[in-house]
Amino acid sequence: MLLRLVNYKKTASIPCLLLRTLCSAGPKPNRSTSSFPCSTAGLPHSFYQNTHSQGGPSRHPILKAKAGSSPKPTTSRQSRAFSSHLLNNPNHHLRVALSSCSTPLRYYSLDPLGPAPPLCRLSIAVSLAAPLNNEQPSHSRTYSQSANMTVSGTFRRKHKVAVIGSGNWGTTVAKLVAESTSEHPDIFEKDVQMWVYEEKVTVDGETRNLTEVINTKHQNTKYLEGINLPTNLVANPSLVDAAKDATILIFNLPHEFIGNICRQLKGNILPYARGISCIKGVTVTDDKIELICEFIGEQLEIYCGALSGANIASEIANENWCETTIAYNTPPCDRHVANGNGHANGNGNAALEHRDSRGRIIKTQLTPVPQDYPPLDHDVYHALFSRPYFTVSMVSDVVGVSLGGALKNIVAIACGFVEGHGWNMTAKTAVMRRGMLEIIQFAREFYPETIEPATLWEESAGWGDMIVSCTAARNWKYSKMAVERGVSIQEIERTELNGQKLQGISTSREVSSFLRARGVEDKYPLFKLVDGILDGKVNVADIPSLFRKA
Ligand SMILES: NC(=O)C1=CN([C@@H]2O[C@H](COP(=O)(O)OP(=O)(O)OC[C@H]3O[C@@H](n4cnc5c(N)ncnc54)[C@H](O)[C@@H]3O)[C@@H](O)[C@H]2O)C=CC1
Ligand SMILES: O=C(CO)COP(=O)(O)O
Repeated sequence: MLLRLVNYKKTASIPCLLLRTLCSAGPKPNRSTSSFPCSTAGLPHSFYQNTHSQGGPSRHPILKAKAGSSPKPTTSRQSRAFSSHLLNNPNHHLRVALSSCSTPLRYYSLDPLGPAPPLCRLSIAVSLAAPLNNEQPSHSRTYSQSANMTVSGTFRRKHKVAVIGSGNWGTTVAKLVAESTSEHPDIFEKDVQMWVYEEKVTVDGETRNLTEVINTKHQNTKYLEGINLPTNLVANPSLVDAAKDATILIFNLPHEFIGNICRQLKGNILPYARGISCIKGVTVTDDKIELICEFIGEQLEIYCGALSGANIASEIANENWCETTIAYNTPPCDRHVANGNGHANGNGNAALEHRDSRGRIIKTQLTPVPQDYPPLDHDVYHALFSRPYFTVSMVSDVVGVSLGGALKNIVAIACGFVEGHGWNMTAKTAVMRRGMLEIIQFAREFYPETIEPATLWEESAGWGDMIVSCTAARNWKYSKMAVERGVSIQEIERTELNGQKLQGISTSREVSSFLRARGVEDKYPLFKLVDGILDGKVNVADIPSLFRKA
């Protein structure tokens, strides 16, 4: 069973517990109490996996819960205090009592295509019970919460997912989402289309189309060698056909190709499609800079969020655990609050207004995702991208996630130069520190309206990505190799990467031209320095002196 939370917040562990309790409450939960260790309280999304294994997902609808206001509402501050107490006292147990429920839960085991059942009202009390060692809890509090629940699992349609791009990361992300769509047949169509930039590859001495190899051998032998792909991942050489009828488009290709891709897709996708960009880069034209996800959104007249984190494709493809961050600002027109009348809350144009990362109302009038699809919000994206080996953190700060992912590539190149020159970890740390300051400064200078610098400090898309990129990723590795061999990094990209791309080269160029056009390049000495080295105007050995001027 998959449960969904409306108005879900990171701190809302009590509603999660409440829902967990419902899962284990059995078919007739008119009076039920459950108890489980507090350590589960801080893991809001864990219930997905836990509940998912209980019963066939295709037989179970999605429940939507919204905290109500009676009989005794729990404020988010109380909820946070309570959660934090629980996390600090792992030996305490929680008691969660479902005191009333207007309809037995068995009622919800409906045919997904059947009629929607009516609103159901629940009252839940959450309290601390005796700790495991029988001490009295130091804070004995009772929190009550009631919830309106509607069954919204009777969606007539499921989301269709298409991945645009099939390189090293593109194929890895396609693999993991195809695994998820198989696991959540109640939300997603099983087959995932992956658009492949067609090329010839040689396999077992035979020259074949890459798409044909992927669809028969279930491996992307060129960009992700040795990794078995799910059979429900379908490689498609036609961009328009791959994206046809997809409600979720995942963009994952080197950023220099996205303009051309959008031109081809424009007018050929569902008007209510939504996107997630896994691309690390920015779009620069003259003195204008755009986040890739917003560029995509503008071009295709849809909303597009961003995924970024400390993610090395080959490690994730081998199912080595890591984490990532997804920034998604659910458009107001897609916020289907469970009001029981089958319509989204809000009215008229106000409900359709959506603001961009600069706080401006976007020009495009978005077409809402129809109500017969599961609402496209944080929970659905979490279900789509989460794997046991891929932990997803959902945020709303599109700027922090996008700029963290794009600009760290410039810093990674600087670190490769430093190490190639013969300096070591301490020098690289200085470069990383300086780099992060410039990223934050950049975000504050050009996106002051919405940047949340905490994203860069706290999320995988910030410092996490910086560290992995400067110690293990391609931009670092191959810029180091370039200095060691005394050749240009472009030359190394041509000869060593078998078609893969180093995003840091073009990002450095684009960001520097943007800063120059604005007359502020001197405020970003590290970015300027990397651009100078790439141009051959500055020597790597000059790094410390330029640094001192910062
Ligand atoms: N590889 C990694 O570990 C990670 C990469 N990323 C980001 O993901 C994005 C995609 O990177 P990868 O999948 O690694 O790509 P990649 O570096 O493997 O790039 C090659 C891809 O570009 C395609 N391509 C070549 N010419 C093209 C053209 N004219 N039009 C369209 N596509 C063309 C190739 O077919 C291939 O799929 C990048 O922005 C990268 O920064 C993010 C996290 C991890
Ligand atoms: O973004 C990445 C790590 O998080 C991958 O970076 P590279 O493109 O340098 O391999």
